[in-house]
Parts: sequence; C-alpha cells; structure tokens
Amino acid sequence: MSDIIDSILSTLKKGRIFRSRDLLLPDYIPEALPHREDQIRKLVEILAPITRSEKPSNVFIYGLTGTGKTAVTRFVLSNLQRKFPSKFTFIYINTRQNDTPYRILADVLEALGIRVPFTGLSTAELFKRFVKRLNTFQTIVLITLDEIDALVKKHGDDILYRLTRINYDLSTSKVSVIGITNDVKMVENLDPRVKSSLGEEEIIFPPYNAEQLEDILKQRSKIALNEGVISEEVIKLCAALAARDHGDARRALDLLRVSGEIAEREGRDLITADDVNRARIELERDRVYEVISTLPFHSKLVLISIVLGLNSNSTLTTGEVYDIYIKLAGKLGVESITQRRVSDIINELDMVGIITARVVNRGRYGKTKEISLAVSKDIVIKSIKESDERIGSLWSR
Ligand SMILES: Nc1ncnc2c1ncn2[C@@H]1O[C@H](COP(=O)(O)OP(=O)(O)OP(=O)(O)O)[C@@H](O)[C@H]1O
Repeated sequence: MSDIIDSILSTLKKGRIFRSRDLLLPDYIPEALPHREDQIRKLVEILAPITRSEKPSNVFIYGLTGTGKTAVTRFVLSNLQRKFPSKFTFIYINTRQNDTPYRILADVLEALGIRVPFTGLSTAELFKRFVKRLNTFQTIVLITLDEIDALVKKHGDDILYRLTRINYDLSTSKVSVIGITNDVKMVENLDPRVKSSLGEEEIIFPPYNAEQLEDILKQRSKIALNEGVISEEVIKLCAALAARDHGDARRALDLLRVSGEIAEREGRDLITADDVNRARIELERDRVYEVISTLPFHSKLVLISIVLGLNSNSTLTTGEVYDIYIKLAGKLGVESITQRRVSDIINELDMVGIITARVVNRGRYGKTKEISLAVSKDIVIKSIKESDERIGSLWSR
C-alpha cells in the first residue's frame, strides 16, 4: 500500500507547473493590487485620522463578490498597522464564519485582551464589558466586519446598531466600524439609523473587466507559476471567462489554479486552453454541489421531487412538483409545507441557476410554470445524498 502512496507522491513531486500554489489561494494578500488604486487611496484618506490618534468615520464597503474588497481592506490596514503600530488596534471578523452576535463580541473582547466563556453570558453583558474595557483602552479600535449580509440575514442588524453607537457610552470616541458586503440589496433593508451611521463614508468596488483581470492574473502567475508554463493567450482566456461572469478576480484566480492542477496531475509542463475549459467545468460542478448541499431541508426535498418527476416527464408544472413533494414528505414522515411555499422555493432555485422555471400561458387554463433542471441530475443527487441523511435514506428503501 505504501508503495502506491510513494509512487503517487513521486509523480506529484515531478510537477512542473507551480512555483508556489498557495499564492493562488484566496487568503493570500498580494503586495500590489492593480486597478484598485482609487479604492486604496479613498480608504487611506478615510482612515488617516488614526495617524493623529483620532477616530476615523465608519465605512461601508460594497461591491460584487471577488472585486477585491477584503484584499484591499486587509492590505490597507496591515500597512497602516506596520507604519503606526501604537496608534490603533485592528480587529478583523468574518461574520459568515463567526455568525452570532455573541461570537462577534467575544472575538472583539478577546482581541482587546479580555477572555470570554464560549457561551453563557448575555450579549448585553458582553457589551457592558466591552464599554468598560474601552474606557481604559489607549488606542483607537478599528473593527472590520466582513460579509455582514450573512450576519444580518440570520440575526438582524441590532449588533451593527449597537457597535456604531458605542462611542456614545464612552468618555472619548474611539471605535470605528468598517462593514463589508457583496449584497447591495441588503443595504437598502438596513435600519435607516444603521445605514446612515455605518455609511458615513462609502466605497464602491466595481467589477473588473477582462483587461484588468488579465493584469491581475499576469502579476499573480509570475510569482505562483514557473516560468514559461502559461502563454498570454491562456491567461487571456481565464480573464475573459471570469469577466463574462461578473468580473470576479477570485474566479479568475481559481480558473488559473485549477487549470494548473489539471496540467500538473497529468505530468505536463504547459497549461493549455483545454485545461482552462476543463477547469471551468470542474469549478462549476463544485459551485453547484456547494449551493445544493447548503440548501435548507425542504428546498432539497423540492429539488429531489423535480429530479424524480423529470424521470418520466420532460418538464413539470408546480402542481406536479408539489404532488411528488407531498409523497416524499409522507414517506419521510415530515410535516409538509404549503404549495405556495413550494412555489417560492421553485423561484429561489431558478434564481441560483439550478433549475429553469419558464412561465407559459395556457390560454383559458391560465398561466403555469414549466420546470426543468439547469444542471446535471447526477450532481444534484450526489450533493443531496451526501449532505442530508434523511433524504439520502430514500435511496436505500
Ligand atoms: N486588484 C487585485 N489584484 C490582485 N489580486 C486581487 C485583486 N482583487 C482581488 N484579488 C484577489 O481576488 C481574490 C478575491 O478577492 P477578495 O476576497 O478581496 O474579494 P471580495 O470582494 O472581498 O469578495 P467577497 O465579497 O466574495 O468576499 C483574492 O484572492 C484576492 O487576492
């Protein structure tokens, strides 16, 4: 057995593609961020008061996914921290990972040197300890909350409200909040008081175009790939594919990395256009798998009802999906949801691109939807089976 492992490892070692694959992973912050000079300048200008030990305005940063919001924020803050280490304390929290008000406050307190039990205290108590600590704290505190849409969707915007108001409880103003989101619609739904205090300053990150993505990829491939393993045409192709989506640098870098992995796996020392196309399919499959596996239970059940219904029909109506759904819910012994809710779920699945639901007019029978799958049936089944034991048990009956 260990022979097999040795031989696999030795073929991997022969890889000629990557100088350092890690430099293509999303958490690596490069030393230069092309095409983000305006956003860097604006953020530095907004934060400049910290150099005089004054509290900067709160900042709201928004733009679509992969437009460099996190990279720019971390880049600016770590550089300022290096230059002015004694002027401010910088706390970065991704609120998708730490997604409860309790966890966020506990992280903030811990960054200020106060240990907090994992659970057990009320958030009001944590706030009280935070205020007490701040009143004796020497420097400005900059709290960056990334992906705040995730937090607001689950827990509302109360914690944002309280964090942006905390200076009122202090003898001197010293907390600034930088909120980052890729959900522009969420901003509209915030409490107007949160919107105005968080949005004292705003920075918008537009999507990158194909030429800009090309520059980003060129810069990164110089440090992450060996010389001569990729041509300009292939870089152009990665950039063009990512620009077609919505100018997402993460996607462009993922395409480059996965293309390189495919070439390396096959022992080649050149990344080809065909590798990029294969990488695109692999990444799309991963995205679909991920989206499906994180759907709520009833959405999965509706989706699997569609898959089963399509075994005998080329398209389905909402009523037909609902009939199958009711049978499956009965088989699993779970309480079913209403047809109206199932219809909403069908719209949501359409919006994330897993199914297509076309409204057709059937004359005097009124309007109905024609539902079909927009992704491979196998990936839907695999993702649901592996992410939900209850629904998965339908296959073993
Ligand atoms: N101008 C740039 N130059 C070099 N790399 C960049 C640039 N912009 C983004 N990137 C890279 O693209 C990836 C995604 O960027 P980042 O995480 O900052 O996006 P984001 O806007 O915060 O996305 P999300 O909203 O999904 O979190 C990271 O690997 C980052 O290093």
